[in-house]
Amino acid sequence: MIKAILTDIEGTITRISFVKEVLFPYAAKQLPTFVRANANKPDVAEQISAVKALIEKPNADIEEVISTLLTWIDEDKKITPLKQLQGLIWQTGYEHGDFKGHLYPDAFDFLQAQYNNDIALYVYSSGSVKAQQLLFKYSDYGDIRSLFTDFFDTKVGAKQEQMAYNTIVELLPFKAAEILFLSDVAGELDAAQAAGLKTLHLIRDGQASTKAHPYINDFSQFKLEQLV
Ligand SMILES: CSCCC(=O)C(=O)COP(=O)(O)O
Ligand SMILES: [Mg+2]
Repeated sequence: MIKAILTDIEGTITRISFVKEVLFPYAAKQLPTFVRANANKPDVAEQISAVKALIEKPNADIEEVISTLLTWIDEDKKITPLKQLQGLIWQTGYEHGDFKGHLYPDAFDFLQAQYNNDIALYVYSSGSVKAQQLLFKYSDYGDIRSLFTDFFDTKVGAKQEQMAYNTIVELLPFKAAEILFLSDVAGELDAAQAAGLKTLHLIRDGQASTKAHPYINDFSQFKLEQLV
């Protein structure tokens, strides 16, 4: 029996183009100024140090760090310090009303229905917890953060690694088999399944994909019986 749902964001409940054509370009444009201006603030300094450690250049200057981060944005790298910085930068965009957090209408209806049905909702995205909460605070449907019990990002591990799901299960008051993981990425579903979670693949907007997991094209097709 499913008692909890753990959902991905991009491609699952949010259109990929919102992330790739709105959020990422905004972060890329603001990042150089933001990092230069805030380099000494603890939450930014921590990410700068993490970038230097990852590129194994402890003496890299700020411009090299910025150029590394911009390359990672271009390559859609899900690297924790980049994702943490993006969350900090998007805050201004949301607060200024430059964009709202996009959710597919069927996803919003689905999440609300599950919440009303006492299914606990959790989020696991490569976007930082801050970025997740901003998207839900400034969503097309208003502030919907209260639908979710908790939020996880790559601080628990990478999304295609089984260990990350083991860690999440240890943190939740449910058995792995009572949790349904939703994602648009087969590798993430494989990792969740290896950890014992139930899986459901969202294959939206005509995306080509393998069909190794139960799948739907949108949440109007959701049926509990299709989950094995
Ligand atoms: C949390 S909103 C920003 C989404 C993002 O930065 C991202 O990398 C999306 O990854 P996901 O794991 O949700 O597919
Ligand atoms: Mg996704």
